[in-house]
Amino acid sequence: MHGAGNDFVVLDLRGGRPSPTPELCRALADRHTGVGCDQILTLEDPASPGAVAAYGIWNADGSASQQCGNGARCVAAWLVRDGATTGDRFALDSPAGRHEVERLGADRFRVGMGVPEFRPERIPLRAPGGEQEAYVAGDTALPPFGAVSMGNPHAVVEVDDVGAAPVAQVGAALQRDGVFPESVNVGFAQVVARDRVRLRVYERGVGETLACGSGACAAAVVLMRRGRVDRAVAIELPGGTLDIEWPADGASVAMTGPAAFVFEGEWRDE
Ligand SMILES: N[C@@H](CCC[C@H](N)C(=O)O)C(=O)O
Repeated sequence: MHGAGNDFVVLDLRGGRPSPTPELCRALADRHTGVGCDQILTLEDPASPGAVAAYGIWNADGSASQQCGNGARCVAAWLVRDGATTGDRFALDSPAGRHEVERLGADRFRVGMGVPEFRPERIPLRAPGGEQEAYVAGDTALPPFGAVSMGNPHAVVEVDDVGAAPVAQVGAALQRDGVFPESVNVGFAQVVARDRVRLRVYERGVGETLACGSGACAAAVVLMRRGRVDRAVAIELPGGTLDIEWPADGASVAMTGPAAFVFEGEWRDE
């Protein structure tokens, strides 16, 4: 499946089937010898009363994550197609907590992504504030960035021209730098208008992606707190556009976007 180009292998493990090992995740995600994907999503039995299902998230390098915005929409689309839910509003459990989901059309979903967390120790970020000045890490000059947890850690760098941004170089340097002890997803955001932002994301455990849902939320809330954009903003990623709303500080962020099926198959572990 994919959500705005962020692609997934979805494993239906409901009924108590075991989670994939990191080795299996890496094998599935390999774009030459496997299926190829940014993340593996595992569909699991619900963790909280009233939820339709739960899901787990593994990056292409086999590491686990807590949050995946594009993945949440794909899991929702799977469950609707499956008949696991017939209503247009339902709840899903992720490692980051419960998400309220609204189906807006055949392949379009709005997901409650939770309240952003700016306290450094909760991101986690080893720095006194969520806004960080420029500094040099090893041989790389790091630009100023804002930091936030959307359930997973994000750094947001504002740039004048996202097409020319040093995404891989600065993204990898920030991930290596010990300031984010659990590594970080790094977004490069260009404000085009008060309701429009262009974004590229260098993801933890993956590299540059075509889209990152939690990264779109992170960029939106960092820019909203700075007063750079309105409380509802279209985030244009290389693979598509996500609509992000954050009505007020302390409120939950809503993310709206597409979810698509690509193909189904059977993995033979030979
Ligand atoms: N693509 C995702 C985020 C996936 C997890 C991330 N790489 C991490 O390690 O936190 C999204 O759409 O949010």
